Amino acid sequence: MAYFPLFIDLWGQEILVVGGGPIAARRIRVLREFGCRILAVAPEAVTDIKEMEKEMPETVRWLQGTYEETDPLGMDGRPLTRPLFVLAAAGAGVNKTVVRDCRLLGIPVNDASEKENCSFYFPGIAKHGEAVAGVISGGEDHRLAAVLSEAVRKAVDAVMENMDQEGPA
Ligand SMILES: C[C@@]1(CC(=O)O)c2cc3[nH]c(cc4nc(cc5[nH]c(cc(n2)[C@H]1CCC(=O)O)[C@@](C)(CC(=O)O)[C@@H]5CCC(=O)O)C(CC(=O)O)=C4CCC(=O)O)c(CCC(=O)O)c3CC(=O)O
Ligand SMILES: NC(=O)C1=CN([C@@H]2O[C@H](COP(=O)(O)OP(=O)(O)OC[C@H]3O[C@@H](n4cnc5c(N)ncnc54)[C@H](O)[C@@H]3O)[C@@H](O)[C@H]2O)C=CC1
Repeated sequence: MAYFPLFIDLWGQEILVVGGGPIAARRIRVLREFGCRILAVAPEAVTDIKEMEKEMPETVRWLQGTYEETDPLGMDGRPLTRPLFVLAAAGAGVNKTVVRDCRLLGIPVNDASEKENCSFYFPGIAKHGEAVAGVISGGEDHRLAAVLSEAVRKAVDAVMENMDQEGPA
C-alpha cells in the first residue's frame, strides 16, 4: 500500500543524524532548509558536512565520535539531544543499533541501509519557498525515486519562472 505524505513543521525541532558520509550529508543539506537544528554524530565527516557547519553553526553541528561512545540519545542516562526523529545513515550494523534504541525510546527512526527498519521514509524534495513536494517510489525502486524527484524539481522551477514573468495566477 502506498505511503501518505504527511507534511510536518520542523521549526525549532532537533534532528539526530548518525553518520557523516555522503548520504548523511545529502539529507542534512535538505533538512537545514526547514528550520530545525541538526546534530550529526560520526567519527569522520565529509567536507560537505564540515562546510555546512561552518556556514550555519546554529543549524548544523557535527559531534566527532561513534554513536556508541557519544551516546547522543542517553541510553546510559544523559541524552545530548531530544530529537523529533533520527536518521541512521552509518553502516548497516550501527544503523541497526540506532533503530533498536529509538524503538525503545519511542522515537521515529529512518534506516538508510534497510527499508524494513524505517518508521518513515526520507523523500526526494522539490522546494521553492514554502511550496514543497516530496517523492518516494514506495521503497522498491530508488533510481525511480531519484529520477522522479529531479523531474519534479525541474517542473517546480519552470512553473516558478513562469510565475515570475507573468505574476501569480
Ligand atoms: C526506502 C528508503 C528509506 C530511506 O532511506 O528513507 C531508501 C532506501 C534505500 N536506498 C538505497 C539506495 C539508493 N537510494 C538512492 C536515492 C534516494 N533514496 C531516497 C530515499 C529512500 N531510500 C527511501 C525511499 C525510497 C523509495 O521510495 O524508493 C531518496 C528519495 C532521498 C534521499 O536519500 O535523499 C533518494 C533520491 C533523492 C533525490 O535524488 O533527490 C539511490 C540513487 C542515488 O543515490 O542517486 C540509491 C543507489 C541506487 C540503487 O541502489 O538503486 C538503498 C540500498 C543501500 C545500499 O545498497 O547500501 C536503500 C536500502 C533499502 O532498500 O533497504
Ligand atoms: N537511502 C539511500 O538513499 C542510500 C543509502 N545508502 C546506505 O546509507 C548508509 C550511508 O551511506 P554512505 O554515506 O555512502 O556511507 P559511508 O560509508 O560513506 O559513510 C558512513 C559514515 O558513517 C560513519 N560511521 C561509521 N561508524 C559509525 C558509528 N559507530 N557511529 C557513527 N557514525 C559512524 C562514518 O564515519 C561515515 O561518516 C549506508 O548504510 C548505505 O548502505 C547508500 C546509498 C543510498
